[in-house]
Amino acid sequence: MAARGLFRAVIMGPPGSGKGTISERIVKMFALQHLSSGDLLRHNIHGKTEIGLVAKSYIDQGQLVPDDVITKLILKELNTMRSNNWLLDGFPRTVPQAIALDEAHQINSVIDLNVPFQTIKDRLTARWIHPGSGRVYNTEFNPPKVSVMTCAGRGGGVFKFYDLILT
Ligand SMILES: Nc1nc2c(ncn2[C@@H]2O[C@H](COP(=O)(O)OP(=O)(O)O)[C@@H](O)[C@H]2O)c(=O)[nH]1
Ligand SMILES: Nc1ncnc2c1ncn2[C@@H]1O[C@H](COP(=O)(O)OP(=O)(O)O)[C@@H](O)[C@H]1O
Repeated sequence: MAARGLFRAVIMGPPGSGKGTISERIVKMFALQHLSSGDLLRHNIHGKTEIGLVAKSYIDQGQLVPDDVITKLILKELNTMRSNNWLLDGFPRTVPQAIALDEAHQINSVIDLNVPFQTIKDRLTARWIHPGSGRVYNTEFNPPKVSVMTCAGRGGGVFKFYDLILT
């Protein structure tokens, strides 16, 4: 299905290759809408949707979410972005996902991040995520401004916690 005049791109690469970080810059620079499969899954998990509950059971075990589940979720979301230029991040990750995407949309550009395994290992060791916002940092490449902060706890109390969680 070709969407005339619209720009559709995919960014691919292994976990830790920098998809999220680079996507953030590309979408700002070229005014694209960013759709990240990981963010969408986390949003569903947070909202305790049916798909979120299924996805959580796989993610908690370090497995990929089944192709049919993630494909349905992403294609449904892309349907709401019919008139947008977009950058898809984290999907497709398997051949069946790539075939499903190819059948549904014409992709103009694919960015494949080719990063050496050792570099990925080093980056992931230094990767930190702010749990509240999902922002990704790197203690060497892109350090956060604040490492410890105070905030209101769930029970209304105030407690001090480390702002970032190592992934
Ligand atoms: N040194 C360096 N670190 C990077 C670069 N891009 C991303 N990172 C860091 O590498 C880690 C993984 O990046 P992320 O965007 O989460 O990768 P993703 O899993 O592919 O989405 C994070 O800590 C980033 O801050 C880069 O170009 N250079
Ligand atoms: N296209 C996909 N197919 C299957 N599972 C996915 C897909 N995208 C994301 N997931 C699941 O969500 C998790 C988090 O994804 P993501 O935020 O992209 O992190 P990372 O790229 O660092 O693994 C993955 O480990 C995987 O279990």
